[in-house]
Amino acid sequence: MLYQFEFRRYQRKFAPPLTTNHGIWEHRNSIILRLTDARGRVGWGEIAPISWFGSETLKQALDFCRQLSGKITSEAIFAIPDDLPACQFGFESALERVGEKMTNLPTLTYSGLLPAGEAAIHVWQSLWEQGYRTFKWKIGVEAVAKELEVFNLLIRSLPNSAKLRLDANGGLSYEEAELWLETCDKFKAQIEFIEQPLPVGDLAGMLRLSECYQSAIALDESVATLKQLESCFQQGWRGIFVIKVAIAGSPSRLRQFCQQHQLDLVFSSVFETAIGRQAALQLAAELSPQNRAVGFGTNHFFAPEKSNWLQSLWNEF
Ligand SMILES: O=C(O)CCC(=O)C1=CC=C[C@@H](O)[C@@H]1C(=O)O
Ligand SMILES: [Mg+2]
Repeated sequence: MLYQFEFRRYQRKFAPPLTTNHGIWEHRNSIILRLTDARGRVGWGEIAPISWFGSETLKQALDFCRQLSGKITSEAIFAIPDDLPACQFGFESALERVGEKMTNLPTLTYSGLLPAGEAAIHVWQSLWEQGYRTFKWKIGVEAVAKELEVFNLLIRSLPNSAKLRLDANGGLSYEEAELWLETCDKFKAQIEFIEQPLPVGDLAGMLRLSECYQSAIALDESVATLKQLESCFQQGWRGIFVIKVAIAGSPSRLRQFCQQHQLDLVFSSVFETAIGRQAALQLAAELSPQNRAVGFGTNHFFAPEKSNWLQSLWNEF
């Protein structure tokens, strides 16, 4: 089946910029795409790469879109190479939605992302009032002694019923990870997990840590693409897998892998727009364990989107 294909670049400003161990992130750039079939039915998709996470770069995704010169078949969509996982997601989710109405989002429990550093102590309350009961805080940004100090203030200010996730983005040394896990073991009831404590290359270290401490460890950057997910599973990881659907690759192959194995999954945003989010959350609703909030409480990192943002994007050319 042949589809007409159009795409537009889209950019949103983080307000304030997002600080993680990877650095400071000022703008979220992605590609919005539209497939149209022979009967004029339309399907929208989003390509939202994060190259430092292991997906293709935005330039590689744009080059791929440009060389299609305005048309693509469903066979070609399922043949998009594995080194373009964000393109696989964007095109395949658009294909799945040709002619479909945007259905309302499934009811899920969301985790609210807190800003790194001390700001977290002043932000969690407004998210709590919006109904969040799970929060994620970035560590590995400032010196570990300073962050442990802030952690002690944060964990004591949170209600006992709140759950806290810590995300190091691979920025801790083995000793710092041990220090954090010892600390978390003292707050077992409130700490849900530590995400990617060690760099991607040190799966052995994270396997060892998961044997020595009670607090759970989640892999994120280590399992960013479906290929990496399968590899960590084959190397014995049975802890938590963070799934960033929009950069993992083909949604149908991801669904197949997750349904084949009983995995402990946490679905996570890549700061996509409502288009990518809709597709990612539909998969999360199918595959997310009941007891895991989805990491899509991120909209407050952007200025609110204009309701007609998609039309104005599409008509601006
Ligand atoms: O997972 C969440 O709760 C929100 C999304 C999130 O934390 C991230 C999205 C993309 C890149 C990173 O900054 C960060 C992460 O590492 O998980
Ligand atoms: Mg993470």
